[in-house]
Amino acid sequence: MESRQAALRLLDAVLRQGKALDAAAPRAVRALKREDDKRLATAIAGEVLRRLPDYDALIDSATRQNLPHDAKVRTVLRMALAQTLALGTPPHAAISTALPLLAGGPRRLAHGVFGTLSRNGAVLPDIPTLPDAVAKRWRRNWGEPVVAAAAAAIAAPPPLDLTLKASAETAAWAKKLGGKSLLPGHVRCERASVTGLPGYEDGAWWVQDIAASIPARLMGSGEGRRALDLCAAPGGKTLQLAAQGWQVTAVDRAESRLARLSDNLARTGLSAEAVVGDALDWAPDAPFDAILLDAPCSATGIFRRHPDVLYRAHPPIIAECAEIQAAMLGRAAGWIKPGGILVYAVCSLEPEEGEAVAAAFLETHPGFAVEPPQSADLPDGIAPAAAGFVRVLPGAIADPGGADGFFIARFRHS
Ligand SMILES: C[S@@+](CC[C@H](N)C(=O)[O-])C[C@H]1O[C@@H](n2cnc3c(N)ncnc32)[C@H](O)[C@@H]1O
Repeated sequence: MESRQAALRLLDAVLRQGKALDAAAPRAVRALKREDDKRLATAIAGEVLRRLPDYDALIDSATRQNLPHDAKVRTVLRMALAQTLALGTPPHAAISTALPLLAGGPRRLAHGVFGTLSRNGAVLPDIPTLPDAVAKRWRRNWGEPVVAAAAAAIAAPPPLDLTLKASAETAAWAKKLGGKSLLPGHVRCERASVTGLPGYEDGAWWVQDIAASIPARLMGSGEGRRALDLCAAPGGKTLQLAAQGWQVTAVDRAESRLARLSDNLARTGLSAEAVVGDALDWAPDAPFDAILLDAPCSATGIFRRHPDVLYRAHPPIIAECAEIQAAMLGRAAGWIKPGGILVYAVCSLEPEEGEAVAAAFLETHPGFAVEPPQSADLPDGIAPAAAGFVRVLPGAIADPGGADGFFIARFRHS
């Protein structure tokens, strides 16, 4: 019962308060003593968010009048259905732990709806349904095949991608890990407990989606030159840059996330200077040879692992992110040496945060030009877009398990 209560608090934090599931989880599960219960609460909330429109369609099929979208009874039913249909809980256990959450409320209604659905053998559709507003927006921006690919991609958590410290040892690590490499320095494995995999203790690799590894690849080999990793924590790209031979300054405003970056450096034996700073007012003492700006964004590109973004990244938030991104990119442009490169990346599927920011930057910064990637920098199945940018959409490299949504642009300063 307590874990269901915690799951309810978590769903409320995401759906009503617009918080990220990961950020809300520690507080929502704080009262639970057992780790199992904490995991169960997060799993229930995560599964509800993964298939929310499908649970709602089932609930609506069993009620004469649709329950209000934000009614507690609807959320409790979503949770009971997620437990039965996705997490393998027997129906009687799912409903008997759900009903006490409605003390003093419409328990009979919940029992009736759940009973009807169980008796009728309710199942989830093979392909999940995306929230309407997101499907409409992505259909308008990218077309129906991308919406269909995104829906298919949310059905299950994605595979585990690792970035290797020693790119030259890719084949050996792919063999040791029982995985497949889609690019030098990358191995894709089945999902597993990360700490149990060979090479974790020695810091031979770190977890990073293949699309997220592209921005640092576009920075090339550092050969001891100075690079700024702006908005760097928890450091996936800092590690990559350090492994590629850059002398890295990693700046982020979140101290706790920078502490994770330092842990990651310690585990991998790589080095970088970690600096707490706000990209909107921090400034370096001297210009850099290259800058990577992995800007804060709506994060809609990581919807496969964080389906809560689909319910939080509303258009005003996307517009606000785009303003911050443009401001950060403009500041970073002033810190590049002549001839240096500036890579801009966001894990967003919104053109307002990607193509539009990059195009506006080029218009206002005539000293910069797009430098398209080489095909060797990209996995088979991802090609540079017409303008020379990289746009990774749902459906890209779908066969080996897909990739997160990303936008990446490389600019060279004249
Ligand atoms: C997309 S994440 C970075 C991921 C990171 N580059 C990596 O590869 O692990 C964006 C980061 O921007 C940071 N951030 C947000 N606003 C910031 C600001 N105004 N100044 C500096 N960092 C900021 C967040 O703390 C977050 O760590």
